[in-house]
Amino acid sequence: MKPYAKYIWLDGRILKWEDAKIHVLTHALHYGTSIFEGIRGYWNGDNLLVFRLEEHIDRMYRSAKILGINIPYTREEVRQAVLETIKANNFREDVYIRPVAFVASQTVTLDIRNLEVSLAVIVFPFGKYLSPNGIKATIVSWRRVHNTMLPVMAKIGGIYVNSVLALVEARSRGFDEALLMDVNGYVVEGSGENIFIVRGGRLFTPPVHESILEGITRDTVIKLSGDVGLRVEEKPITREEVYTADEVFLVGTAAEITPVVEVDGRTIGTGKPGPITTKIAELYSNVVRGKVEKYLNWITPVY
Ligand SMILES: CCC[C@H](NCc1c(COP(=O)(O)O)cnc(C)c1O)C(=O)O
Repeated sequence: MKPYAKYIWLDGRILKWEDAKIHVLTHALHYGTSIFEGIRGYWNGDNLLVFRLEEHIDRMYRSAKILGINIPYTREEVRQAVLETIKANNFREDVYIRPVAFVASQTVTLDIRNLEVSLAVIVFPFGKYLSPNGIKATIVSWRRVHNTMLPVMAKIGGIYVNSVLALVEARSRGFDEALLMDVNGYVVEGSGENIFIVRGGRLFTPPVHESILEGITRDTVIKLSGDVGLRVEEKPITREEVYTADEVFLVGTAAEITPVVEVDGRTIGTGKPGPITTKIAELYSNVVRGKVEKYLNWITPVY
């Protein structure tokens, strides 16, 4: 397999891609005991701008606390590791940044309290994750894990089997993305995104206590909504509200702002990206590339 990058940061060292290896008895490989982040860096022609790096690092530490592992580096060391990894590879294009902290001890015990934790940072070139012109989604049979069963507010590796099963079901049925209901039948998330709907000129998204990841892009859209003359209302969303929405869009670091133009064969609105979705997507694209003065505090330039 062709490496996606020359260098990777692992436990304080910049290693060549082919040398960044772990043992097959690594705890996280067996039990999903890792926490990770997905962060984007945008090339704006003369610098690479990491978007909301601080918020992602903060969530990493929240995820670690929820799982009960200790990241053996300070926030500043993690921040520097991200910037160093990008610089070591001298990336001058859009990139995806994947920090992952994982239980590294070679043991099969389930008691992780005194086990070692490693940190890796992998960065690679990354373009569009889903089509910005609109995707077709389906509500899958796998439910979103309820937060009384697994702490879905944390980005824990093992929980992503839920997302894998959902996306594979959707794709094998010819759809681009999965929408998941929670145990109560509300539509709560995509396999890797938060969901927003527009109905009657109002913008809705499920509340954080509805078994969703506390998305940073979700937070960005909530903060940007005022700029497009709307206020986001947080409420559980039913299947029927999705089907009869004027607009539906999915948001995430990878997905950015992705319009959903069809759900289970029902056309959403005109079947094209709606006006509010388009306005938010355009504003988001300008914000992440450092073109909107008032949001420059969300940008970390690399070079
Ligand atoms: C495979 C996971 C990819 C990852 N998904 C992010 C993600 C989001 C959106 O969160 P944020 O806006 O903070 O990114 C919501 N919900 C889930 C289940 C996610 O995996 C991403 O990088 O977008």
